[in-house]
Amino acid sequence: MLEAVNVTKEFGPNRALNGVSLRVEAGEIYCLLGANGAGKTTLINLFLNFHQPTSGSVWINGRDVASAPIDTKRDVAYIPEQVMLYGMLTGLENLDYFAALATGQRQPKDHLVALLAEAGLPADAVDRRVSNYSKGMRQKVGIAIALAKNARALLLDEPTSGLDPSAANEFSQLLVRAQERGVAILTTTHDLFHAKQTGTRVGIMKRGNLMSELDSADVSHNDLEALYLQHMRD
Ligand SMILES: Nc1ncnc2c1ncn2[C@@H]1O[C@H](COP(=O)(O)OP(=O)(O)OP(=O)(O)O)[C@@H](O)[C@H]1O
Repeated sequence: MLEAVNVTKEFGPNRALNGVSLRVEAGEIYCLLGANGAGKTTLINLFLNFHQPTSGSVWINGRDVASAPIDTKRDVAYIPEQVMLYGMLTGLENLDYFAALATGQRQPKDHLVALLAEAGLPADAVDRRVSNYSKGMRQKVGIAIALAKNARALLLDEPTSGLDPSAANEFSQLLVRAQERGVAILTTTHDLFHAKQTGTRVGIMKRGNLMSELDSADVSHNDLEALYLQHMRD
């Protein structure tokens, strides 16, 4: 479970988050929408302890990130927009390295290969250098690293940006599979369609404030778009 409690974050005179509270339960996909600079990435970064809140607190599985930064990091996997991998290594070698880094132990090769398959990486790519991978393939290695960690919470920052519709759809299905295993998922996106389609809940942010929260089942694509545009105009 991921929770932000009345979080404010200031960078000098700039208030990036203004008293934001939200909760993502196990088995939920919470999609954060908002214009550039709304504060979405800042919120994700607080959960990762990349920054600390100016006031308020962020919690992962009932533990305050500021008080237990190491333990909370173990419980969470993170997939950024650009998954950083070693281009000279193959997908399998990258997974081997980063999974060992995340878990403190190396995992058997057949298990790693199975994780890459589960993440949707084509079998003939497993032993190819990552420098030749497409963005979607790099994302899949990122997913496999997250799967290897077996984390109960997943944070994603614009994971589908730059993916073609078919790759984005494949990615969404992976998220749904993680959700079905009870993972709490918080993702930022600019893609309203993806938010409505994949998210169980949608939050709309504007200038550091969480303006609206909706259950995606309760809102049509058109209504979500209208609400989003209305917030952007106001
Ligand atoms: N490390 C930082 N130092 C100073 N200001 C920052 C820092 N990180 C973010 N900000 C500021 O905080 C505000 C929120 O930025 P943030 O990156 O969280 O927005 P965002 O909603 O993720 O935007 P985008 O959709 O463009 O990724 C912006 O005004 C940004 O300039």
